[in-house]
Amino acid sequence: RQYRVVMVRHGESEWNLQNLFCGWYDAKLSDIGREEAYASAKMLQEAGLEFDVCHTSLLSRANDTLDVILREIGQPNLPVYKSWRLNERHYGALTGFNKLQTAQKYGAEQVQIWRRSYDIPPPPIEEDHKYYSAIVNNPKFALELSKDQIPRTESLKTTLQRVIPYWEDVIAPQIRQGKRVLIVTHGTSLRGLVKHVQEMSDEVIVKLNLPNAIPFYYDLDENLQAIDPLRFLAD
Ligand SMILES: CC(=O)Oc1ccccc1S(=O)(=O)Nc1cc2c(c(O)c1O)C(=O)c1ccccc1C2=O
Repeated sequence: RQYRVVMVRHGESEWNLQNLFCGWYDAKLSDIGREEAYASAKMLQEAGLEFDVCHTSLLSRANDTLDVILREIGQPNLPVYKSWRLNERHYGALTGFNKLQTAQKYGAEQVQIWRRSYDIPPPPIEEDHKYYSAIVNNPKFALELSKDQIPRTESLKTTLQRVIPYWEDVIAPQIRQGKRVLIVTHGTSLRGLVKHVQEMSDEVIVKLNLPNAIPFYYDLDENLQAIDPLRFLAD
């Protein structure tokens, strides 16, 4: 193998617990989520994995998962890169909705269409939405984005279109320099990275659901393409 990259989806958030669309809302890790983060650190330690640099989003559930991991693997001072580009997909007006509310408001058929679609975004979040202000006024996003640059909704396609350039422009050069990279982020942004290095079809990637806080890794060839399909660290 030429290179290895390790990826982890954040631990369960308080909104995952209630099966709410979370997206860009900054939900915290649940108690279970913190336990999961701790367990993922132990899996990384068991596997003897060490890192030179790590990447995460601007959302607390990923940042806090990473903090637990770095502390537990004994690398608390690892350089950390944070970017909006690794944020979870933005679910627009569906933010904060559960399954029932979504079906009640938009109908089961529309849900099925959205669920399977690659480039149909949910309706945008509007100013009168309960969570509009919490998202648009989040000071963490202001580090990189002006208010009108903050998306109001995202399709899977537009999400991948902002994730992949981050891989190409920031992460890939570090891997080519021989840096051991850890990425702790979200389900949909990870799907973007998986699709990019493993050449997955749109149909398959739409169905891929990554478990919370189970690290997985790729061995990459000289073109940073996966030599084998993703492998989870058995716990
Ligand atoms: C497992 C679960 O309860 O998922 C939820 C959670 C909240 C609302 C709806 C559901 S659901 O049961 O209809 N399943 C469900 C529903 C959806 C999605 C999805 O991946 C999914 O699994 C999407 O990706 C998705 C993406 C963009 C707009 C709507 C949906 C959507 O409506």
